[in-house]
Amino acid sequence: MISVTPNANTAEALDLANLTAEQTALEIRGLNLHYGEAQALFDIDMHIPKNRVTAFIGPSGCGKSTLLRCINRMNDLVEICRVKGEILLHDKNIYDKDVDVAELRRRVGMVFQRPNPFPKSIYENVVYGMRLQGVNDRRTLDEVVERSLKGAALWDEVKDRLNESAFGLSGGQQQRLVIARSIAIEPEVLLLDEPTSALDPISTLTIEELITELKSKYTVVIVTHNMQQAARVSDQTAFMYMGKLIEYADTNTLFTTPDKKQTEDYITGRYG
Ligand SMILES: Nc1ncnc2c1ncn2[C@@H]1O[C@H](COP(=O)(O)OP(=O)(O)OP(=O)(O)O)[C@@H](O)[C@H]1O
Repeated sequence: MISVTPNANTAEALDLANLTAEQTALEIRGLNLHYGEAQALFDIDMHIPKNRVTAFIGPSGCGKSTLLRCINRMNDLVEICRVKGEILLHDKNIYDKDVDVAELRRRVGMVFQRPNPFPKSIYENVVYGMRLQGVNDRRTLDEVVERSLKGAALWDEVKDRLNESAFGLSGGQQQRLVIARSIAIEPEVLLLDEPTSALDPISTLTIEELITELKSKYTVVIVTHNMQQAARVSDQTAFMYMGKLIEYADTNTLFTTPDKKQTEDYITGRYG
């Protein structure tokens, strides 16, 4: 068994199979996904609770990123991808025909593995989404910049160089800038796809601390290769294997007393 450092910030375990509507941010129902002929997700059912951190773990190719990308319909961009099933966000299926995908992605923000700031100033990166919404009032934008950079634990480091290029920041700072850009438009859900895998250990720690703070305002879903990271930052963990959701439980339970043999084999390093 890996030794799990209990996360002091871990919220009390919830009964994940019986969440109330108030506790639920997202409900995934009967989700199946194909890339061409190859099936990548099989009958995924899960409730993702609000204002908590949910981690997806599992060996390479098990479908973690694919499942994450379903939650803001990023897979729509993959021509050969077909999705069946439902993902409910506030009781509305995000795959319904009348859903505005741009608006969905405003409500469900995403941060990728490699920091991807735009070739603009730090300030303009943060207000990018606001400008797209037609907000140009300087005072409003200034407030958004300060609030978002503080929310992303970056303000103190950049407040005197807001008009400098985002490319002058370190990798870890760039990733926090991307998080600031995501939270500037006040999403409900934040999807993080291996957000620290390109970062050094100190930046990783800073982002992990930030994730714990972010959950007070947002529902966070994180894909990580790093089991210790899942144990440190998440409240509940989903273990996936070959496109299937094998076990989903509160993080401490999953890492200390898993129910399924496959989960145990994975967390003890027998495969993956
Ligand atoms: N755009 C795509 N086109 C075709 N097949 C894809 C595409 N993206 C992913 N797949 C396939 O879907 C399966 C799941 O991939 P996915 O990237 O979701 O796994 P993962 O668990 O996130 O892996 P990793 O940890 O290596 O990132 C794999 O077999 C992969 O090859």
